[in-house]
Amino acid sequence: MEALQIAPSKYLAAKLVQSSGINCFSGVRRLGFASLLYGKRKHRSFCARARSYKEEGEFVSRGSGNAQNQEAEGGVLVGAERDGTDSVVGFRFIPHSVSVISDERVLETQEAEADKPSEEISTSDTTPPSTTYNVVFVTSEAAPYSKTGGLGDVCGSLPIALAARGHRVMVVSPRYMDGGLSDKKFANAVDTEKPTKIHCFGGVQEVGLFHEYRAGVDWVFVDHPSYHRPGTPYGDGFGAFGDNQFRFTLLCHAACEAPLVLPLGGYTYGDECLFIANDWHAGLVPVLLAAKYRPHGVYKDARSIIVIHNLAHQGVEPAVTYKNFGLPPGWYKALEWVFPTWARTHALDPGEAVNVLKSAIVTADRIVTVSQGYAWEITTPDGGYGLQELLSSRKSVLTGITNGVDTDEWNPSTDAHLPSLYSIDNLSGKAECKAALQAELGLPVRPDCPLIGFIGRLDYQKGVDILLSAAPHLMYDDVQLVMLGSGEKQYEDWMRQLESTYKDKYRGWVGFNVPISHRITAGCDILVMPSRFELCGLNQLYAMRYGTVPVVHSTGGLRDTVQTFDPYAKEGAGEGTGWAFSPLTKDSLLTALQRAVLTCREHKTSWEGLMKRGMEKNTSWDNAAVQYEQVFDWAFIDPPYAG
Ligand SMILES: Nc1ncnc2c1ncn2[C@@H]1O[C@H](COP(=O)(O)OP(=O)(O)O[C@H]2O[C@H](CO)[C@@H](O)[C@H](O)[C@H]2O)[C@@H](O)[C@H]1O
Repeated sequence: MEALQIAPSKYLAAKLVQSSGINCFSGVRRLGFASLLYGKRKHRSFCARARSYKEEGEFVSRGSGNAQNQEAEGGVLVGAERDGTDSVVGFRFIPHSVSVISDERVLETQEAEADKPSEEISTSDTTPPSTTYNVVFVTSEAAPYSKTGGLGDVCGSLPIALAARGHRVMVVSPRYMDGGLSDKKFANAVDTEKPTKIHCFGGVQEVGLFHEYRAGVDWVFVDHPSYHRPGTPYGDGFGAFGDNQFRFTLLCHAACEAPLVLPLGGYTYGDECLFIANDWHAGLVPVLLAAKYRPHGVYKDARSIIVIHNLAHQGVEPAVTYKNFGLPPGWYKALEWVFPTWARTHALDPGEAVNVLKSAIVTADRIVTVSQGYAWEITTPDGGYGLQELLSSRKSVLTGITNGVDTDEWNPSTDAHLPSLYSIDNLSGKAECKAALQAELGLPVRPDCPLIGFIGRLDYQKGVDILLSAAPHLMYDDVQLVMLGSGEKQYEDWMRQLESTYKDKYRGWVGFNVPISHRITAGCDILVMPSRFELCGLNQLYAMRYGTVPVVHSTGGLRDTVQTFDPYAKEGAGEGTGWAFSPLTKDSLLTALQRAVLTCREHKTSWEGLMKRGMEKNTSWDNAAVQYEQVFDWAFIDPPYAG
């Protein structure tokens, strides 16, 4: 089959004319012709997806046109999207093995689904989606290209899971170049030669758009000199970068342009997209759709979802910076944020600020948090970080979906970072991983000594202070403790001090190191997570897959995913996958850890039961992807936010 042909987009050009005077659409003018290379590659991908639906039958596509279908050799061209002069500007090819259902059928489905409560979604459904969408993730990090924590994991995995289910998925994130080895991760991304002009911060910025097609997903990297510097995506040894508002404003503008200007696979994503904005860095996207594009007829059928991974960071800056965002003056209210009196710096401080995450919560069509427990917590004064009233007022569109695990990356039977592989049927490799880890850390190699691990950012959220203050008490017991993390210097110093005091029992590894994080996850008996708040938490999910028993503070996603061990349940067979303790104090942490250590050391059968129940849990992204699809359907039921 030849590559699909495409006409120049007069459709979008017409919209450009409507929006004359608004420079932000300059990139649309360059919307081009089919790329032979992209076309062939993309066509293969759609065929592969369609084949996977051969058995199940029907679906419709939403996105690059679903207006008209036409017969083609071996299949159907779905949804020829036409402009005012009847030129086809986009379509997709579905082989005959798959039939296409009508829009009425979609509406019926949506009406039926609308009656369901939004907070809880059944996870048992693994059938293919009835509707496929053009999904655009916008994120400050996506593994393996960039990762400082769980956000990178989620944005590196969920898009692939959604693409595998038939959606057309693009991920837009910055092309970070720090001059080191990690730059190689972007080596396969090619310049699309569609430089895009962005009007913000009182001037015009030109960004490049690089592209790599991998694992069924279009990875689009925004290139700009402000992303080329040493450090993490957010800062360096001197703290957070002072121009982060600028850097992530660029990202959001570029992400809104990319679906319109990039003919990926031969045709653009078009403007009936579903944007998934992650955390504050992408929070401007829903506002841009409503304020910059929709008034000019572009993205009038698009929808947006804000996914909250971390409410503690909201992108708050002084009110005078509003003019930097490149938004019309009338939209200030969407970003307006007034600090309570007690939080102001001095008596004359009016407390006026702009808050990017708040604006996304106001203007997005749906809100998702990464666990059901956290979806509730953020509507309370304890968990809402000042946004609880706003979030409560939007409860009807707020859904909690627990993150999944990338089962290719986190699989003890294939993990390339491990010295020995193992599975639920043969756990002997886990003992070898433990011995190898003890040796690697320079700890006594002792199979009988319970080994406890911690992995995570060294900051207040992760409760590192509680763990470090409990450590000397824990050291009275015959245990070993290893901590891997980077973050606040005071905690790094505290770890170094503990290591010099407890040479045979404690190791603190300061830094960010993915291979060692895998080896700790596999080699430890127990993984401890005393997080003050945790939207979802991924390490406890990884630990359970690796037969490592989690001991967690009972909060947010940790409470949702770890069930406390009950040795008497099921006629003595036992139940539960770990320990979830509360309140978060040194004493209750020590009590939970001591119970876990005792069970590990003296009740081998119970311990094996705990390990196996954790390993059996289905925490794959497929579950979460199905739940996201439900939210997509709901998002398209209501009209988009219009201000
Ligand atoms: N020093 C180090 N070396 C190597 N790897 C390290 C590391 N420190 C952390 N990691 C890795 O970073 C990830 C951390 O994920 P988490 O979900 O635990 O936390 P995070 O707070 O970043 O994410 C936020 O977003 C995620 C995703 O939604 C939510 O699960 C979470 O609750 C929320 O706080 C894991 O993959 C972990 O292994």
